[in-house]
Amino acid sequence: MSDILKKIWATKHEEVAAARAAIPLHAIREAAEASAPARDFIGALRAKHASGLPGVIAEIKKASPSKGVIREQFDPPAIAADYAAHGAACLSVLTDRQYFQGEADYLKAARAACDLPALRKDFMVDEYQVFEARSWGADCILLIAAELSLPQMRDFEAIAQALGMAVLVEVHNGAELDLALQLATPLVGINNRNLRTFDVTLQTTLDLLSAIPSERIVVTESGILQPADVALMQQNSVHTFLVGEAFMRQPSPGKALESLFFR
Ligand SMILES: O=P(O)(O)OC[C@@H](O)[C@@H](O)c1c[nH]c2ccccc12
Repeated sequence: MSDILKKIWATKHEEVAAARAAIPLHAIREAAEASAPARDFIGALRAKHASGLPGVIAEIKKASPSKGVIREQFDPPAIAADYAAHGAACLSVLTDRQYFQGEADYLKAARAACDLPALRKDFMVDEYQVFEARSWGADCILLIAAELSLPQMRDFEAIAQALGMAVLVEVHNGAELDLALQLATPLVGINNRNLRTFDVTLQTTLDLLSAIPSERIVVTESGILQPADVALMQQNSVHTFLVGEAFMRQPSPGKALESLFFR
């Protein structure tokens, strides 16, 4: 079975091997521990909610395997500042090169251009990448339950939390959700895009919602494009959103954010 996640996983293992050869684990761990403190990713979302506002995790993404190049004119620090000026709670920055045309430098530059906490949006297959994320300044990591075992996710979560980072665990079905709920993190992302087929349906979020205890923060991810999508989620008590494409295709991603969420 050759699907995109399997390909990505293989690439990530190669990348980690190369990165370890360049900077060994002990050195990347020291760099992570020496980084300036992480910003409070979950606190930034809760602060929006406390003011009755949606928590928007605004994504910086040049391209994707399903859409190709999404944004030609790509200036991560300018986009980050624009998002911050228009009410984003947090950033999500793609750092995967091969499939999303991301870069570590985009995360660093975007985070430096504003005071928002930032998610390293990548495919974590090895603890090495968790230390690497913090050494680049990341405030949160993503764990994709579709391809990780519970012990792996527990390890990566423990490392992230010891470094002061938040964890967003991503699921798209009930079996993955069962695993995700065994982690400590309150942040549970439901990806409306099936990473194996690229099909997108907001029904994925609606279907899984009732199985999630109310103390968790549900993040609806992918395919949020129009005001009706936001309204549907809010009617179902989902107040945290991860949005990329709808912003990336507009001249001002920040203004697009404002008009989708705060009009
Ligand atoms: O651009 P969209 O449809 O608004 O989606 C954003 C985000 O959810 C999507 O980029 C994403 C969700 N999970 C991922 C995992 C890896 C890479 C990318 C993703």
